[in-house]
This record gives sequence, structure tokens and C-alpha cells, in this order.
Amino acid sequence: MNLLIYKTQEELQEDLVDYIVAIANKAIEEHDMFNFVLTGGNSPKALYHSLATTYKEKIDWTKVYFFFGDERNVMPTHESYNGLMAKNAMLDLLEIPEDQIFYVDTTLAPEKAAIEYTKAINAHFKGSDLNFDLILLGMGDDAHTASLFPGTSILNSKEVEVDSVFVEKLSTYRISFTAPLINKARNIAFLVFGENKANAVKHVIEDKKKNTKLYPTQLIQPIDGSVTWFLDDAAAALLDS
Ligand SMILES: O=C1O[C@H](COP(=O)(O)O)[C@@H](O)[C@H](O)[C@H]1O
Repeated sequence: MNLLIYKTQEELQEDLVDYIVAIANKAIEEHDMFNFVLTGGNSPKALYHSLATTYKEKIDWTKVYFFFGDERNVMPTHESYNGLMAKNAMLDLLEIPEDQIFYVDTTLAPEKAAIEYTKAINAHFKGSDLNFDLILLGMGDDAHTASLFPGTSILNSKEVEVDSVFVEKLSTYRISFTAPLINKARNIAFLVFGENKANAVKHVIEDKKKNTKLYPTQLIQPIDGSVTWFLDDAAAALLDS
């Protein structure tokens, strides 16, 4: 595990963009495409905007395929739809063609949306190993990542797939990569900042005895790939060293 801690969100973001650019270019050099899984929520907005503006020329975007690690069960036009956030912050600015973006179809029932998304991923990787080049993840202050929320049924999944899950505390369904699917990635990067995340960061990174029901992000342990945490000082404040 690589742990990178920055004084400010701006410094964190600059380094994370450089990291993404390096992985993208290596993937394109090695297998002529970059399969990039995006995180949702609020944290990545500025990062996505920066990739699409200041860093626009650093990647051959015609070779990038975009996926979503989780999605909210709202219509694609809803402000909470993770796909819409990424579209507005990055994908439209880069003029990425629709056939390079794998949105979750939330016009379907959540179970069906998850099945169709799994099928779309399998079809994209057909004939090759299902390894995303980079999965970008956030983490909530309750230690959820993607839509792997504390105490939910999806935490027990052993399947390499996308699943739907009812999140009782939000009274809503989510559609999410399972932990086994995330753990197949070549690279995983966590983008986490702000003091409200400090307690979750401490438990996820330092607990010797894991409690994945309470801290689902502890499930993220790549089989073969790398995991890198990009934290700011506030999120890292409770770490021992
Ligand atoms: O609900 C969600 O929250 C997490 C964390 O979001 P953040 O804005 O606090 O970083 C996010 O990773 C996930 O994709 C999203 O659906």
C-alpha cells in the first residue's frame, strides 16, 4: 500500500492527476487502451475538471474507456447521478464519444441495471482478462467506498460483478462494483480529503483486526495490483505516524 499525504487539496489533486496521466499512458502503450473507472460524489469534481482542461493534451482520449464504480438509483438527468457529474465536469469538455462511456442505465430496475452493466463490462473485456487499469475510489465518512455501505448485503458478495444493493440508511438502492471486482484492478487509487473522513481513514488503514461490516473499505485489497491513498493532512490527522 502506498500512502501519500498532502498539505492541501490542491497539491493532492496535482499529484493525483500526474499519477492518472502516467497510468493512462502506460496502459495505452501496453495494450492500446486505458480502462478507467470513475468515482462519484463531490470529491472528484475539481480533479475531473483539471484532467479535461489543464491536462487535456497529456492523454490520447480516443483510447480511454470510462466506467463508474457505483451509481445512485436516480434518473440520468438527476443532479445526484454520478454519470452526470462526470459528464459535466470532464466528459463533455473532452468531447468523449458515447461509445467510450459506460453509464449505468438507471432507467431500468436496479437489479436489471446491475445485470446489464456486468454484461457490458464482460463484453468490453471479452477475450482478455477483466482487469481495469485504474479504479478511482472515494470514501465516505462512514467508511463506505463505491456503494459498499456498512452492514449491507453486497459486502458478502464473492462474485466478480456489478450488483444492486438496498442501503437502508439512505432508503434507496445503489448499483455498485462488488469488492471482488474492484480487487481485480491493476491499480486502485483512493481520493480522500477533509477532517470528517479522518476517523474512517484511521480504522481502514490501521486496524489490525478488520471489521469489514463496519468499515467496508477494508475489503479493498487488490489481488495483484497496487493501491495508493491520496490524503490531505486533515483526512490523515488521526493516523499514528
Ligand atoms: O455516495 C458516494 O460517496 C462516495 C464518497 O463520496 P465523496 O464525495 O465523499 O468523496 C463516492 O466514492 C461514491 O462514488 C458515491 O456514489
